[in-house]
Amino acid sequence: MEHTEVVKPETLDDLIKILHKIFESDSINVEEVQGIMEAYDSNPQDWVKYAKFDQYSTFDGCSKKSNCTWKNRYTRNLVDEGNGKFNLMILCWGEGHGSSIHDHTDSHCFMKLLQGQLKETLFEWPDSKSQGEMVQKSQRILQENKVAYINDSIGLHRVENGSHTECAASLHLYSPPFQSCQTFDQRTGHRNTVKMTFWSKKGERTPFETTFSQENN
Ligand SMILES: N[C@@H](CS(=O)O)C(=O)O
Ligand SMILES: [Fe+2]
Repeated sequence: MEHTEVVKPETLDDLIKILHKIFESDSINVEEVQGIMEAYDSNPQDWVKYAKFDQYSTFDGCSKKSNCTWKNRYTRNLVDEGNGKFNLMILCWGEGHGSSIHDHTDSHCFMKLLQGQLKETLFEWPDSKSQGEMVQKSQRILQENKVAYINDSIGLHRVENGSHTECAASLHLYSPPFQSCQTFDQRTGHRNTVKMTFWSKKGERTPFETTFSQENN
């Protein structure tokens, strides 16, 4: 396979195989990863088995308008451990779910919309000397199949499903993998370190763990 050529992954499994190949190399080409993730056309049949949520409904039930029953916070569901080079996961966002403002622990973060719409708001790192409202840099709506990229030098972000009627699902790739990050209070810039856990791994519920993200701002 030519390195510069973007092959089209037909399935999620196909995408995972290609990602394994790409990540054999020690240097990451952000455009290449973004391109290959974008080239995969989201097909719920490929990924619904990973899309677990924390209430008594199925993703199918949830995809019907006005029938979204994902409660509480978004769930993080591990799909693949990328031979130790990356973590690939599906995040399930119920109506109105959102993350706290957070960093990405010096990793690359790719985020592809599998279903629905998500709003991403970028923030500047707070000035450690002064307290006060955090500075918002930009905001965008991510559409289905599009891939956003962020790392700590770009800034911090918050992701939200603003819809009152529909769930959203996103595919996240983090390299290298990380298990904790910092969250920030929008009004003061104060930070907290939080442990990030998985709601499920490879389609199996992982009990006794709670999902990252708290109700702090
Ligand atoms: N980075 C967050 C999701 S997001 O809001 O970008 C996480 O891994 O839980
Ligand atoms: Fe994030």
